Amino acid sequence: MADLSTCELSQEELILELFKIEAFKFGNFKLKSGIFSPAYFDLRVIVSYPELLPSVTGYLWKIVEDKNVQFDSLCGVPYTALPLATVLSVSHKKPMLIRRKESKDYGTKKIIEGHFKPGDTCLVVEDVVTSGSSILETVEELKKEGLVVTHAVVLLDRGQGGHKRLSDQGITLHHVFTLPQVVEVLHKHNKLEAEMVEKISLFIKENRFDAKEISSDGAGSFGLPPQKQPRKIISYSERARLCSHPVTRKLLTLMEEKRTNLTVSVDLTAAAEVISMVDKVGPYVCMIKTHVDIIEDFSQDFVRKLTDLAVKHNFIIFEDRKFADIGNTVMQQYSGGMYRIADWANITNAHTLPGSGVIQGLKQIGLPKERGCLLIAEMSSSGNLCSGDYTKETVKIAEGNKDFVIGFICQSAISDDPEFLHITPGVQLSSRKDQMGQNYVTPREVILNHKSDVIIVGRGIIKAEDPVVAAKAYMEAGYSAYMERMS
Ligand SMILES: O=c1ccn([C@@H]2O[C@H](COP(=O)(O)O)[C@@H](O)[C@H]2O)c(=O)[nH]1
Repeated sequence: MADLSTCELSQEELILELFKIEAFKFGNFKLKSGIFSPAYFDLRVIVSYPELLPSVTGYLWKIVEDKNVQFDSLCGVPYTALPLATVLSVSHKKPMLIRRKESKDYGTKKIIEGHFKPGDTCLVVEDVVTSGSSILETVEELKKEGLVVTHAVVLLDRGQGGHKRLSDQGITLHHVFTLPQVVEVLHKHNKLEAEMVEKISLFIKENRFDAKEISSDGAGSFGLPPQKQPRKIISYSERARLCSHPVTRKLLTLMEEKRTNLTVSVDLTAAAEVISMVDKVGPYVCMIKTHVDIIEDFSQDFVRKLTDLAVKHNFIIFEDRKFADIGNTVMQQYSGGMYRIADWANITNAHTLPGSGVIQGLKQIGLPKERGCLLIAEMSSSGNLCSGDYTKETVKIAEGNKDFVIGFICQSAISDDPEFLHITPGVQLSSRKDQMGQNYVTPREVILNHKSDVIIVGRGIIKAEDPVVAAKAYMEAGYSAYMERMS
């Protein structure tokens, strides 16, 4: 029989073996805390690999021994850590306790099974720690029975705040691995592509840690809770989870998935040209912006083709209609006429010049269809009047209509609310102006310096010699500026 008390493999070998049995998975996973993570650790499979158990438990024991942790019994957090606790108990002759997840409705109705005395010390054993809440649930039940818990040991600390949260409750957490350590080993052995490494490292950065609170062992705590963090420093995917509007959630999610913050403004006048251009640039955009009233042969067939492409390439449709009339009129303009914009555009926009009535009118039509509206708070054209108090009042109108207003057309950050999108037109890589007062800034300036979320590019792409090459260049410039802002 294998000696269950030893570390048979080196730590690096153990990480590679755990990867081989798919205990480490990479993709997009929802954690218990509700956060989506590119990395997931699932040690449940370990029960099918008894040859690996001695190394896992060997390292758990080693860390406890190295830190000279003293305890009378140990208890695994149900269910994944139960086999780990059992092996530790048997190989080191330490009594074990079992915590039931639910009490029986017959017999003793106990939650903690096993023999112990009030005042006995208990070590909690866990496979992975994210926020620390699973350990705390077990600690709470142990404490109710009079047990003393001051230490927990875990195979993997994801470094997302669990360490600090536990220490605030008087529990010292000891870990064998941290997530960055695992990623580093897997990358070194060509098991993880650089792109995934980057994604994980971004995730770790975003989902921790006030730098001041990072402990010497690399674990740390979240700083402010995500809801309280200003929009410009939270990732698109994190904001997606904070947003209640379905269009904002969808847009932010697909931006992170497709790694693009590019909107192409397809200002062409023939329906077939628009459709052909959208099909070409679709893979590189988060949103396609239209001005349907410049299309000479607009028809519902055009709408069908456009909406099919939105599904094919996974983008949002934004009709840049710039409504600016009284509520009763915009209601009809939005729902009726030949364009029936509300039927197919996920997003439209409005000037606030008429006051909030324009929003009330649009909302009556848009809300039941789960549409979103952007308010024009600033413009890119020389001499425009959308500035100062007008911009401030526009933000106030948005704040009063968050069920429908999802953000702004603007030139720079005008609100810290993570639910509001900031979308900026007037973007080119080289030109600074056109002949009619349009002003341009670069994608980097928009995203990094002006802290906007999305760039809108029209002629820089649709009039380029090769629109696909241009779309890729703008996508790359916009997204790398976002990554730089997050780093
Ligand atoms: O302030 C604004 C508001 C909207 N736009 C629109 O964006 C595009 C920009 O096109 P380019 O060819 O990139 O100049 C266009 O559809 C405008 O109507 C804007 O430019 N500025």
